[in-house]
Amino acid sequence: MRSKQGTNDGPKTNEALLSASGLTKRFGGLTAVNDVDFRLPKGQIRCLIGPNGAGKSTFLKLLTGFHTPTDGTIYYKGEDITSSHPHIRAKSGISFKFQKLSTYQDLTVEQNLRIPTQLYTDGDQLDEHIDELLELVELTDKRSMPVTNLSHGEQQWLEIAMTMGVEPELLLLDEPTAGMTIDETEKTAGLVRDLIDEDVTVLIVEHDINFVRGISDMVTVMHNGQIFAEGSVEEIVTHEGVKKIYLGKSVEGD
Ligand SMILES: Nc1ncnc2c1ncn2[C@@H]1O[C@H](COP(=O)(O)OP(=O)(O)OP(=O)(O)O)[C@@H](O)[C@H]1O
Repeated sequence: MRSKQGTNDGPKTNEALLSASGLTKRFGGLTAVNDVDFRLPKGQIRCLIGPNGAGKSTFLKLLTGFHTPTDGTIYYKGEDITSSHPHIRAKSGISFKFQKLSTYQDLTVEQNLRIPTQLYTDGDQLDEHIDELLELVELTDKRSMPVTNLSHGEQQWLEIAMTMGVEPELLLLDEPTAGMTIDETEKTAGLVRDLIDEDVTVLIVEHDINFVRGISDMVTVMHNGQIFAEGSVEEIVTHEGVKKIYLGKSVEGD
């Protein structure tokens, strides 16, 4: 297993799409993210796991620009983006989905999908692009339905389609399977795997170890605001230190 400072060779390429150096976020006296060095190769699906309060969501919000770091630097495609606004990061290819649903409940599936997609797609290609996205998340037959009538899983898939509407190179997802049934979780794993065919690099904060097992090229474990371990799923689920930080709970799944 690689150490925190080790070289992170992705399965497809060694080129880092995103990296962070010494990234730190303090809220008053609490250090939520503590001196994190991180490297995400292009084309990889990386899952970020760790116990509650480990700093995962805060780390993701630093990468999106929704939190300003107390210290440290973030690079995207080799450029320092530490001070750039979330909107600028989105324009440069970083798309994100937070835990909280951000759809308009009274609008239809298609209307919601059009909102982000039309900003990034030429007018004459917009309809085709919307059709592709609906197909990708298997919501074609629900395109005219108000979002409020969708199941929880379907709403999450719509949001994933919305993040894809901006044609991202990097997708950051915070617990996309939260509240899903086992079947919905499995379908989400398939959907995320399909994204890689679209040449998207993905970083996912996730608690469901079966989901993590099914999709990860590599897993990063956070604990107390720091990167505690990094490795393949098998290395992580058999890691004694990782087992301990979950306070005896199994991370091996069923
Ligand atoms: N805006 C904030 N103001 C103050 N403290 C915060 C803020 N956001 C997060 N924290 C604190 O930072 C620490 C890390 O929180 P964070 O949500 O990043 O953890 P997490 O690993 O995502 O947890 P979970 O798995 O439960 O979502 C926690 O102690 C949390 O209470």
